[in-house]
This record gives sequence, C-alpha cells and structure tokens, in this order.
Amino acid sequence: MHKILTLNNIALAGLDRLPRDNYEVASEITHPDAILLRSYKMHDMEIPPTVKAIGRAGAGVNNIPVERMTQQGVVVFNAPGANSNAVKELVLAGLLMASRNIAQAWEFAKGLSGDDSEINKAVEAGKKSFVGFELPGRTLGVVGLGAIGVRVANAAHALGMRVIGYDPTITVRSAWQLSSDIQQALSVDDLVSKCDFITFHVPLVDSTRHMINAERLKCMKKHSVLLNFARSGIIDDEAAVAALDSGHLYAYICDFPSNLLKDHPRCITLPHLGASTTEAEENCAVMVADQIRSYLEDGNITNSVNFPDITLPRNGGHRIAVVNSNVPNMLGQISTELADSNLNIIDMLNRSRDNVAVTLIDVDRAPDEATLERIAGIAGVLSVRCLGCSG
Ligand SMILES: NC(=O)c1ccc[n+]([C@@H]2O[C@H](COP(=O)([O-])OP(=O)(O)OC[C@H]3O[C@@H](n4cnc5c(N)ncnc54)[C@H](O)[C@@H]3O)[C@@H](O)[C@H]2O)c1
Ligand SMILES: O=C(O)[C@H](O)COP(=O)(O)O
Repeated sequence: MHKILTLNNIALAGLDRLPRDNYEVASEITHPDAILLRSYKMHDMEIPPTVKAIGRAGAGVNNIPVERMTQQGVVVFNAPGANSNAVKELVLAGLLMASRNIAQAWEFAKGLSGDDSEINKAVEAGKKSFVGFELPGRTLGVVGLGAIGVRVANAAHALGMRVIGYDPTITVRSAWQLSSDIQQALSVDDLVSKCDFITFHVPLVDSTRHMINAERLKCMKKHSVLLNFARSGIIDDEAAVAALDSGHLYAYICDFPSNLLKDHPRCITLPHLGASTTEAEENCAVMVADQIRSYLEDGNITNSVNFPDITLPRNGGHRIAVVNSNVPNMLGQISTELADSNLNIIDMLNRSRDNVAVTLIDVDRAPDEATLERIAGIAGVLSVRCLGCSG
C-alpha cells in the first residue's frame, strides 16, 4: 500500500488516478511515501524520511525545499504547462481591467444610490472619470517565454498588440510555439523602455527577485502598466506603489495581495487566482498524480525539477531503483553486488542530472534484503527500492 499525504486540496480527477486498493490518500497520514501539494509552504516543515517523491500540482516550486530534497534523494515533480491557459486568460483580463479601469468603475457603480433615474444621471456624469484606452497598437512586454509567457504573447498579438519578449533561456519547444511576429528584446532594460504594458512569467529565484525595482521603473514609459501573475517578490512592490503615487505608473495588476497593495486605488489585486479554474486544477492534479504513481510503481521519472527523466518499460523482471550521487564507479559497484548475489541483470538504464543519478535495474529474481542493504551501504547511494519484488 502506498501512502500519499496531501498538503492542499488536490482535484479529485487527480486523486482518482491512484487506485484505492493500492493507495491510501489523506491530509493526515503517518509514514507517507509521497506528498501532493499546491502552494503549501514546505520550507519549515519536517519532511518524514519515508517520503520518496513530492508532486506539485502546478508550476512554481519555490514553496518546496528542492535542493534539500535532492540531497536526500527525493524527486520533486511539477505539472509544466498544465495551468498555462488559465493564467493566460487572467492576464488578458488584467490587460483589460487596467486599460478600461474596470475595477474602479465597478466600485463606482456599486456605490450609486437613489432611484433609477438618479442612478442614470450619476452614471452619465461620472463615467468620464473612467475613460480608458484600447489595446491594438499598444506594446506588451513579456518577460519569461515559457508555457504561460508564450500563450500570453501570442494571445496579445492576436488582440492587435505589438509584443516584445525576453527570455535568455527559451526552450526550443517554446520558440516553436511563439508567433514569429513577437519581437525579441535584448535585455530586461531594453524591453522595459519600449512597452506600455509589462507582464512577468518567470519563476521566483534569486536572479528574478525584484526584476522590476525603482531604477527600472524610472526607465518605463510614463503611464505604463505592470502585471504580476508570476510570484510576489518579482516586482519590488514598494517601488511600484511609489511609481503609482507619482503618476509615472498607470496601474499595477497583481495576483498577490498585501497590506501595501490591496487598497491602493491604482492597484488591482486578485487572491492568487491564476491557476484556479476547474480545468487547470484537474490538468495539474492528473499530470502530477500520474507522475507520482509511475515513480512509486516503476521508478520512471517525467517532469521532475531536480531529477533526470528516465523511463524503462517493464519486462516482467523484478526492478531495483537506485538513486545515487553522480560520481564515477557507482554502476560498477552496484552490479558487483548483484553478481555476488547471483542475480542476472535483464535490463538496465542509468540517467543523470547535475549531482544526482538514477539507475533502474531489472533482475531475473527478487533480490533478498541483504543484497538491497549492501547496495544501500555503497558510499553515494541515496536510496534503494525494490519495485514489485514481493509478488
Ligand atoms: N498566478 C498563478 O496562479 C500562477 C500559475 C502558474 C504559474 N505561476 C508562476 O509563473 C511562473 C512561470 O510559469 P510557467 O508555467 O510559464 O513556467 P515555465 O517554466 O514554462 O516558464 C518560465 C520561463 O521563464 C524563463 N526565465 C527564467 N529566468 C528568466 C529571466 N531571468 N529572464 C527571463 N526569462 C526567464 C525560462 O527560460 C522559462 O522559459 C511559475 O514559476 C510560477 O511561479 C503563477
Ligand atoms: O505556480 C503555480 O502553479 C501557481 O502559483 C498556482 O498555485 P496554486 O496551485 O496554489 O493555485
């Protein structure tokens, strides 16, 4: 029985991928084999030593201590692209909310009183305060052209906007998906000075923290709009508020409310809603549950943020899955132990990524505990599992 601890609500469509005759899934469970979560902050959590895998039903993994998990041989998965359409749609809404002053106008309308003829009079007198502008011909800068950024760039272009993108590590896959009409910026500074709107779709890491600060805000065009549907911390919010107050920035649309932002008249904050659609929640949950199941049952890895991809089809043998440091002579030592136990290797695959390596070995009969213990005792081995050995 595999035990799965959930730290957030995970869509049922995903949990249903884990058959209950073989999986126990609960928000409170001892000795879990794997953890499923969304935005729960794991950094201060004591992670049980039984955990072999963590599945983030979403994109960002800054809430997970990925480096510590790698050192402990724990694979971390996410669900790349599974919520990208949901975020794209909310960014498009953000562009329109800013350009047409929708939130402010709605507040005004909610505050109207009197009979309908008085309301109508107040509407006609008041609407001039909310005059907006149109998107075609305006320039949108997209920083980060991954799953979300590419969709946002293409959709904004389809609305008639001129779009400039910046991503120094764009993947070949994203480059293929990006409309050839999207222009390339040479740097964030190059992009910032040319745009009426700038939207960010990068992960929160040291190099992206405060990508927009007071200095860069000064280089932005007067009356431009910032959108942050990536993470709190990517924009220096204090600097953004100062720019809103001085009138340099027209609006700030942000998915991460704070005391500083939530009541500002030119800032619209939403409660981290980017991925909150039924479709995105299901896509993420299904993708990550399938990945966790494949890892627990077969040792295969797809869409990990810290381990190599590895897939070895099952051929009926007994499978040993080893996670080890990526150093010389690991395979030699492991196969020596198997030979000493008179086990014949039917199939084997080894993959590495940075400092970690994964080896899947199918052997002709179930290894005994002593063999597994000897492999676990090899210096550099982080974990050893025998998959399907008891049957
Ligand atoms: N608001 C929400 O609910 C919500 C939903 C999904 C994702 N997100 C956030 O959005 C981020 C992006 O998601 P995604 O699915 O597009 O991820 P992704 O990995 O597909 O794309 C990220 C892109 O950013 C690029 N990048 C990294 N550093 C960069 C830099 N310094 N300058 C420019 N580009 C850089 C990468 O090359 C990559 O192409 C996630 O990490 C997450 O934090 C938020
Ligand atoms: O990185 C993500 O996928 C988003 O921030 C979504 O977070 P959520 O799953 O908590 O809505």
